[in-house]
Amino acid sequence: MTEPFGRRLADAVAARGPLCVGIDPHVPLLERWGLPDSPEGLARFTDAVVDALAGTVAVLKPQLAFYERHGSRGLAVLEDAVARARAAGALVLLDAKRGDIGSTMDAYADHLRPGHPLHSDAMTVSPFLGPGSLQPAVDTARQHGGGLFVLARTSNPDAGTLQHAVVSDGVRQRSVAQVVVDTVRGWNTPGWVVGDPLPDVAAARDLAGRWGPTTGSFGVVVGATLHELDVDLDGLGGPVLAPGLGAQGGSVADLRRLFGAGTAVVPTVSRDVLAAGPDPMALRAAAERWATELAAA
Ligand SMILES: O=C(O)c1cc(=O)[nH]c(=O)n1[C@@H]1O[C@H](COP(=O)(O)O)[C@@H](O)[C@H]1O
Repeated sequence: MTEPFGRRLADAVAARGPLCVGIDPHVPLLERWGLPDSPEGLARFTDAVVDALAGTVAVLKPQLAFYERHGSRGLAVLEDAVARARAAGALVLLDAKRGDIGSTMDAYADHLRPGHPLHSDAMTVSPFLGPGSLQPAVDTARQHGGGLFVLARTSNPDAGTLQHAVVSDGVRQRSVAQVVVDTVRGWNTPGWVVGDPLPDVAAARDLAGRWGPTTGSFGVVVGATLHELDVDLDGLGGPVLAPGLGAQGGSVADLRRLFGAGTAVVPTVSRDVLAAGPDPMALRAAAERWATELAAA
């Protein structure tokens, strides 16, 4: 039986530090590397990143969109990369941002099942259809030791248009982002099921304290670009994926400003590291610079 994702993540972070590097082969980067925008170019880019980094960073996060745009040949490139990255000891977080009604969500969650051609350690999901719609993914993750990162406060400038919207459950009013965070806190709390009252923060914090901050397998996405942390992450019991560093303007100082010491943050960087390629030494040095800065913070 595979260890739960949260524990595997905690081990990987202890051994390699918290940095996640995103694999985003977008066209300007391919051009910068002197590669064609084709499945061949995609393969050379992806192989170079995996070869340079899968043995040293805790998490690699391939962005599925860049592979899907090349059809089945693009997906074949990603299948190979996911398997090789995992074999080299990196956890693979598939950036899929899927979300749909339960039966379809069940199929998306197959990415976490052993035997799936893209079998990954964790995936990103979107809660727009309601927290309950993600339950099949939670069940699959629990069954196979996988993890989920749910979009809560994303890094894009107009994210607050929806995520700040205030909703009422008849008892209290919370932002949409807070409903997402509270739901994920529930998933990290044993025995809680959708429909139960959301767990009391103090009880969840107690559990999180007992298990260690990264033990939960369910995390949220909160951008490093936020002006202020406008969701309460207390007692989340799982990791926070923080994108938006480098190319989107976020910095390690922003991480320090936004997240306290008790939060298990997995900072993720794509373009700012990838722009250093294709030289593997330069890629490793770029990742190392972020890792060093994070360690100092
Ligand atoms: O889920 C994500 O990873 C994500 C969430 C978010 O709020 N903002 C965000 O930029 N991302 C992803 O993180 C990566 C950011 O890339 P860079 O801006 O190049 O570091 C892209 O693959 C985005 O899709």
